Amino acid sequence: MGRLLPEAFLAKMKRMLGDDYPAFYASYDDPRWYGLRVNTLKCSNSEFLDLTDFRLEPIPWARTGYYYREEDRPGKHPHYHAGLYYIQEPSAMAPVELLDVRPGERVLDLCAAPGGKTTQIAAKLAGQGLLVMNDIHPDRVKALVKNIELCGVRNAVVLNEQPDKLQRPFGAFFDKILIDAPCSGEGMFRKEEDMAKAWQPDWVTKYAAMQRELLRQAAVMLRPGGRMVYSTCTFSPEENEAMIAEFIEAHPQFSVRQIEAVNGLSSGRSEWVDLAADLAANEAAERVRSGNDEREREHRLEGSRLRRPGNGRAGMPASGMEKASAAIKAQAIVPPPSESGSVEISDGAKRAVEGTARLWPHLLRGEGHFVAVLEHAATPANDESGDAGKHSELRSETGQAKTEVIQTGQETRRQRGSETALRPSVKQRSQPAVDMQPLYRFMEELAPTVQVGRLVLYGEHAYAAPDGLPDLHGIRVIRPGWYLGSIRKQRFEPSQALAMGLHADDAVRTVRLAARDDDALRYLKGETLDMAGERVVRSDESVPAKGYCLVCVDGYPVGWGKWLDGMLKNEYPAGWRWI
Ligand SMILES: C[S@@+](CC[C@H](N)C(=O)[O-])C[C@H]1O[C@@H](n2cnc3c(N)ncnc32)[C@H](O)[C@@H]1O
Repeated sequence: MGRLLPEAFLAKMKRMLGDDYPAFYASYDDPRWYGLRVNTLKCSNSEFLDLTDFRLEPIPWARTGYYYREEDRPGKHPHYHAGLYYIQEPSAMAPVELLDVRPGERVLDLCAAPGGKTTQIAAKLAGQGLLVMNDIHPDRVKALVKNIELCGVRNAVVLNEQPDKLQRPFGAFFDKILIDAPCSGEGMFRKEEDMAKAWQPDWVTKYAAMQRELLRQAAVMLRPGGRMVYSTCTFSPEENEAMIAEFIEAHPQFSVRQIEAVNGLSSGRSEWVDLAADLAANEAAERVRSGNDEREREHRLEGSRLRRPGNGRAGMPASGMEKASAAIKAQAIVPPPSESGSVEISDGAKRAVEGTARLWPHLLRGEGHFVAVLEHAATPANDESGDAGKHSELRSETGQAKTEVIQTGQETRRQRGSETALRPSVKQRSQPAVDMQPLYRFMEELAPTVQVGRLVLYGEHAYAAPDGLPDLHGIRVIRPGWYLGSIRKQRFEPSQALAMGLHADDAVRTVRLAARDDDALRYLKGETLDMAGERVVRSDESVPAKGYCLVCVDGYPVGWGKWLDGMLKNEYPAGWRWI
């Protein structure tokens, strides 16, 4: 595969790695490593190991991570549909391990989609505390929502917002923040050959500009004493060591916490900060040179077009206008030189990056990652946030179970369909317009021990909002909490997310299927099942067999069914089915 890699990339890696380069290059001919992470919101490591037939080996840097063999195909297994694990590239599991999330904390995942690391954070929170997930890309947010539902995450809010807009509600709010930054993706080349083909040397500069902004924006939202992890899946020092050195230089209230170089992890290298400056300068010179060439080429092209009669508007040919506008757009994300790489970096900041970590594909069994752990000083020294501490009292703002209902006004046009945007524009804490009784009745009858806490209604959709959330007025909220279902015409329809957030023992009426039985597969394919009433498991005899049942595979919920007269009607959503 090495020969498919861009030459400019290889030349850069050679300069960076020196004697290590041959081993790095040779790693492209090694097989890929496949990983899954046990979802401890559903089951413990040992419960999963007892249940599964996959041949697994522990991933040394991730407590719940395992290598699997490609032929075991865990993406095609009923246990995947039960959310018992998440398929995740092994080195991508390191950043969240280093974020050191504890149950009860407030955590922000700023670039969360499609959800690998965020579901790992959710598992570490163990259902306690608050997880705010954000991503700027609307389509990727849809995948994120599906993944958190599959994993049974209950205490998360999903946003689709520009990070700088989050600073108003969330100034100095979070205990932990993850910035799994968009990057030039050089660590993905072995996994996705198309990435290697598409890669351009100037991606590094463009992504570095975004990363610089994301770090700056995130820093404002971390509480004094909090911890932030910055990670990428790329190798370029401009996006890694140099980015962190520059951040530390500009934010004296932060320090780099040393990551131990164990389990195959290597330390970041201070000399790569200077190398990055050199590479950035070369890249900028190259850009100017190719820009000049391009302008000259266009100039000649336009000249020849303009000489032809009837071509172009107002003397400018259409293609020239399009190219000009594309060039302007491209420039918009390249920062001016004073903001990129030309900041004077002190020796102290350079030395600090030796505390960061590299996961190299030639030194461990993973595709590659960079991780930096950044800690905010415990006192708000040199604090940038005008809102520091403003929301700390919100931690205890808890509504009584099933009593405090926040309704927002009418459903917006964009809201229809489960993954579309919700705008919390109007809030009323009095007299809900939608009668909540059908929801209360359903929960009391089917899952009487489950406390859903503070309810939020968007139109007819009901959510259980996590505690401690500040006012999100003006923020694009995709999910204000655990989606419970909808109330239409005095009837409650439970959501798939509700089923996935429950445990089998929560429900008084269940149908228990085994992964190896045909019925499990038929259910996951959306088929109606013939089923004698005795197969409906009821918590006691007073519970009728008729009605909604929580369908479980090997004891773990996969969705809803409705039992009536010897049949289990399938309520498994079309978009989730086994194909
Ligand atoms: C490396 S991916 C994140 C992967 C994710 N953490 C996971 O583990 O599944 C980077 C993400 O950043 C998002 N992104 C890019 N620019 C952003 C911005 N300015 N603010 C928030 N998210 C952004 C992209 O849409 C992309 O989903």
